[in-house]
Amino acid sequence: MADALIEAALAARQHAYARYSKFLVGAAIRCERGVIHAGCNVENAAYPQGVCAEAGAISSMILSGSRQIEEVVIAGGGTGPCTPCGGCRQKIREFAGPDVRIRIVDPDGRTLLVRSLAELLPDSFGPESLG
Ligand SMILES: O=c1ccn([C@H]2C[C@H](O)[C@@H](CO)O2)c(=O)[nH]1
Ligand SMILES: [Zn+2]
Repeated sequence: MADALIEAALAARQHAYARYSKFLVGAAIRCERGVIHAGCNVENAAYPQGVCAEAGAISSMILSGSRQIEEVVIAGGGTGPCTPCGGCRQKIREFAGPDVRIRIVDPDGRTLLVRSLAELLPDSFGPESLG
């Protein structure tokens, strides 16, 4: 199951528009219906307007009608693992429970790191925190 998700993240990474950073990222999410949703980073000449790969994958999942993240793969391109930025951790939190696995792979699909969402975002604030 993780293999198809890794392939989807790598394929998405090929489409990354990282004109400024040259740092290509692909992300893939498996949702509660078993469907895979992918995204890539899309940068912008107005730098802060760039969006992360994870945000694109979440948008795709929501557009499909799904609401639950079951598993995430992020394929980055630097020397070390491409862990999700703080903003993306919170975006994932909106649709994922604490035990959801986030796997970070290199451009060849080799696993560099596997973390639960709770490990990446401890004591998090989420939808149920609003009461
Ligand atoms: O998990 C990550 C980390 C970084 N980036 C993007 C944002 C920016 O376009 C580039 C460099 O930070 O990588 C992602 O898409 N996801
Ligand atoms: Zn991010």
